[in-house]
Amino acid sequence: MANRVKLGSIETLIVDLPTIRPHALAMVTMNAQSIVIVRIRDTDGATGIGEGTTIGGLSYGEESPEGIKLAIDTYIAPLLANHDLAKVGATMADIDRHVSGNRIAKCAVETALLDLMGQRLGLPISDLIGGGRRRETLPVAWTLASGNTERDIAEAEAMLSQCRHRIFKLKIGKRPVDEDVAHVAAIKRAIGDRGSVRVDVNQAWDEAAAERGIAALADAGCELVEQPLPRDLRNATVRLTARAAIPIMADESLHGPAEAFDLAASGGARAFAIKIAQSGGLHAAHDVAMIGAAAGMGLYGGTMLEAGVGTAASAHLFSTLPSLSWGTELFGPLLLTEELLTTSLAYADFELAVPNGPGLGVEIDEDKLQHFRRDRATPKLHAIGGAS
Ligand SMILES: O=C(O)C[C@H]1C=CC(=O)O1
Ligand SMILES: [Mn+2]
Repeated sequence: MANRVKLGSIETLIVDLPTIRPHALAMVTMNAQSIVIVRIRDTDGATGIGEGTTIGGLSYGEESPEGIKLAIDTYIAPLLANHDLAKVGATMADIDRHVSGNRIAKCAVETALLDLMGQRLGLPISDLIGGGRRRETLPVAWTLASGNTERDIAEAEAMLSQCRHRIFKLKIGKRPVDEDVAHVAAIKRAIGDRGSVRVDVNQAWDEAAAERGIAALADAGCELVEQPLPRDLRNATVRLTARAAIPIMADESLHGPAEAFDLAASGGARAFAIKIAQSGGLHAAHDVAMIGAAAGMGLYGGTMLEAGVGTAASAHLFSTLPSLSWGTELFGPLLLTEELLTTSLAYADFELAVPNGPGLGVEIDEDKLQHFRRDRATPKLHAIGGAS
C-alpha cells in the first residue's frame, strides 16, 4: 500500500486585484476582486494550490473573502492533520461533517488537495474526476457590464474582432425593466448574428417584472435569462419557467446537489450555471451537473469571477462534462489588471484551452502574490517598538 500523504503546512492569503473597468452587477459594482489563495504542502515537499473567490464582499452570497480565510485557518486546517490527503473524497466528507456551509472555503481546499494529488501522480485534475477529460478547449462568454450601452457595444465589437468572445452575457436588473430591455435590444441589434446575447438579472426582479421583461427580451433576440427572481422565490420561479419563451437558468438558487435535485424535480429552471465555488467543490459541482443532465437541463460552466487558479480548476471540471450546451463564462482572469500566474491561461478562437500539466497545470507568480497580498502592509512589531 502506498504511504499516507501527510499534511506539512497550510497557508491562506487574501489577494486584492483591480478590475480593468467597473463591473456593474444588480447588487454591486466591482472595482476590484478579492481572492483567497490556499497552499497545502505535504511532508514530502509537494504543494497544491486552490482559490476561494466570491463577488462584492458579502453582497453576492453568504461567504466573504475574510470569512473564507477564517473558515479554512480556524476550522478546516486542523482537520487536515488527521487525514491521508491522497483520499480526497474521505477528507472532504470529514470536513463536511465538521463544517456546515462554507462551500467556497471547501472548494478552495478541495482544489488544493486535487492539485497536490495531480502533482504527485503527474496527472491533470481533469483525469482525476468524473470520467476524465472529454474536451481540450471550452467556449467562453464575456460579460458586458460597464453600465453604458455604447461602451458595451464597443467592447463586444473588440471581443468579436479579436476572436476572443462571441457569447455575451449582459448584466441587468439595476435599472427599470423598459430601460434594461432597450439596452439589451440595442446591443443585440449591433451584434446581430455574429454573437449570442443572454442576460443575468442577479435576482433583481419580481414575478410581474420578470414576466414582462422576459417576453420583451425574447422579442429582442435574447436567448437566455439567468436568475431573474430572488433565490428563495421557488414557486414563482417554477411558474415563470413554465411560461417563459426563452430558458431560465439557475445560478444563485443553485448551491450543490440537493438544490439541483429540487430545481430539477420542481421545474424551477431549464438550464444550470455550474459553479465549483457555489457547489462546494469540483466533485459537488460534478454531481450538480449530472443531476442537471439527467433532468434535461442545458449546462453552462459558470464563474464567481475567479482569478487564474479558480478558473483553471473550473476548466478541469467543465472539460469532463458530457455536454455544455450554453458554453462557459471562464473569463475571470481577463477582467483583472494583474496576472497572478507565471503563464496566463490561453484564450484563442473564442475558447479557453484546458491546462495540460499535472494538477491544475498552473503556477502562481510568487512576486505578484507577495505584492498584492492584503496583509503586505502590516507594520512589523519590532519596527514599532524600536527593537532590532
Ligand atoms: O453569474 C454571476 O452572477 C456572477 C458572475 C459571472 C459573470 C459575471 O460577470 O458575474
Ligand atoms: Mn449569474
